[in-house]
Amino acid sequence: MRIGHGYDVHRLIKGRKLILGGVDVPHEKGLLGHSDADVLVHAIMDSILGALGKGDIGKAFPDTDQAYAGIDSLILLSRVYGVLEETGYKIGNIDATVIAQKPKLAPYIPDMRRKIADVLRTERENINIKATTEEKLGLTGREEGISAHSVVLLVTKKDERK
Ligand SMILES: Nc1ccn([C@@H]2O[C@H](COP(=O)(O)O)[C@@H](O)[C@H]2O)c(=O)n1
Ligand SMILES: C[C@@]1(CO)OP(=O)(O)OP(=O)(O)OC[C@H]1O
Repeated sequence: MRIGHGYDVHRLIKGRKLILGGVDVPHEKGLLGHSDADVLVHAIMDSILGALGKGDIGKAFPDTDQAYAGIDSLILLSRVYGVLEETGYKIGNIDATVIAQKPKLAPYIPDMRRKIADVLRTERENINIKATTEEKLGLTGREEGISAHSVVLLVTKKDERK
């Protein structure tokens, strides 16, 4: 078994879509980034790369590379899955938290879980996503940005038979 943690934050601005967990969430502001700035998927990718001892998404997908400009982060997640697939490990479970003052994310979480589970070829039950506010404190509380944490447990593929 191997464990990994990922963390990311992106700035909220007007004129951008808010993409979280691959879902287009209606909101008056969206996240700024070189890619679609899907902070949740970024944290999840970093947790998987971390568990594998393979660095982080900045190293895997440099923000100086125009190939990643505006890219759907689920495509990047599928590439991270490709790296995972070449190892003896698979997803055991992921537990992630999105920290956002607004909007209310609960209605969109089932769709996020389904999309992420499909890319990672795992059961939806293995992908838990939570949302919380920081009670109007700090950068998320002031609605300057949204952050996300992810913890992943990778299990050896032979565990499938247990
Ligand atoms: N952006 C968010 C934040 C929170 N939620 C849900 O509301 C519950 C209460 O959040 P607090 O931060 O006030 O404790 C939380 O457990 C989430 O279910 C949400 O949907 N979207
Ligand atoms: C995803 C990448 C690549 O497009 O860019 P951003 O969307 O800016 O995201 P960030 O979390 O800052 O870093 C990883 C990147 O290199």
